[in-house]
Amino acid sequence: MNKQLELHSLSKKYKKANHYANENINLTFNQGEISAITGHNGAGKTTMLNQIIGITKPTKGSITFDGVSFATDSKMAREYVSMMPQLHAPLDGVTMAQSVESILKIRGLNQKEAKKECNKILEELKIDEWKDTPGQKLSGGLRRLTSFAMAVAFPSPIIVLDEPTNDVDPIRRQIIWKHLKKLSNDGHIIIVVTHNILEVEKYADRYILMNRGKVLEDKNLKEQSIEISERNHMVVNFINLNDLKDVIIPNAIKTNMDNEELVIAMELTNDQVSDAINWVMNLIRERKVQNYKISPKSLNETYGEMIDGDDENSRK
Ligand SMILES: Nc1ncnc2c1ncn2[C@@H]1O[C@H](COP(=O)(O)OP(=O)(O)OP(=O)(O)O)[C@@H](O)[C@H]1O
Repeated sequence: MNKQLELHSLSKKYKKANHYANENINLTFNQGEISAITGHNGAGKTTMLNQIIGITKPTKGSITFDGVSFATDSKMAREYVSMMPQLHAPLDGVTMAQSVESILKIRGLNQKEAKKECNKILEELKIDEWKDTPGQKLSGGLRRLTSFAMAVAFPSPIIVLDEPTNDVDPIRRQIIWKHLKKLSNDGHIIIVVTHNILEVEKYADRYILMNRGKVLEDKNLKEQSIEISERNHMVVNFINLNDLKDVIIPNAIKTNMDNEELVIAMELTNDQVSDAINWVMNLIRERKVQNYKISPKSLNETYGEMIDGDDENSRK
């Protein structure tokens, strides 16, 4: 049976704040799904994770999993949720292996089992050569990877991670995402806060965009990818202003003309691309156009368009 984590009308207003950090969030997270939460700084992402883990009490609303209310029973929240915090776990004076083993022992493993499981995850993350290095001597990326290992060494049904791949090298970023995929295939609910849209596009199943404490967009990423793969950007550089002003533009979803830069930018469906290319080739032959560029539209561009210029500073 699919157990769901359900957030209903979840809201948080911190003491003395003049606005809600998040407001009226309604989301259902499923087993076997990697949900990526994105949004500007201050959008309310970390607050939501802290509400799920039970360390921030909601002002309003409910959080339930398998009939258990996390909002009222934070002990159960800690039981069901593993969290990788945004800031590095406190590792000073403790080696990488000791940090991971301590979590495994808290979860009930004996010394021998804890050592074995710890070695397994450190080897998988390819960080075992630092296992006896004390926390204060680890680089930022290695501290974060240690923190990741602590969150997934004995995975709870729900795993929440706040920017897990920041400071991490490209090879180990891939290892992190592949490990999360494996956990989601095993039936865990995975919720990842990240600013890395390229990674979201590549690895997540679902994309939730938050803005000013609210959910602005909630998309199944497989459907989203299809939608995006049918969008193309075309930028055409004209040689002089009169030609640009007189030109008849082919069919496009959207067109922007920049008279100063002598540029026409168009958004095209796949079906509109060939007509647009014929059009621009003729203009090149007529020496009205200098060059052009066409590229598929990315999730990154879509994200930018949705919350363009809409950051925390503009919040009233
Ligand atoms: N402990 C706190 N006390 C008061 N206000 C807070 C507290 N924590 C967060 N806030 C405010 O709540 C809002 C949401 O913050 P939050 O940290 O949840 O956003 P975020 O999306 O995680 O941002 P970032 O991407 O920068 O981590 C912000 O306006 C922030 O200033």
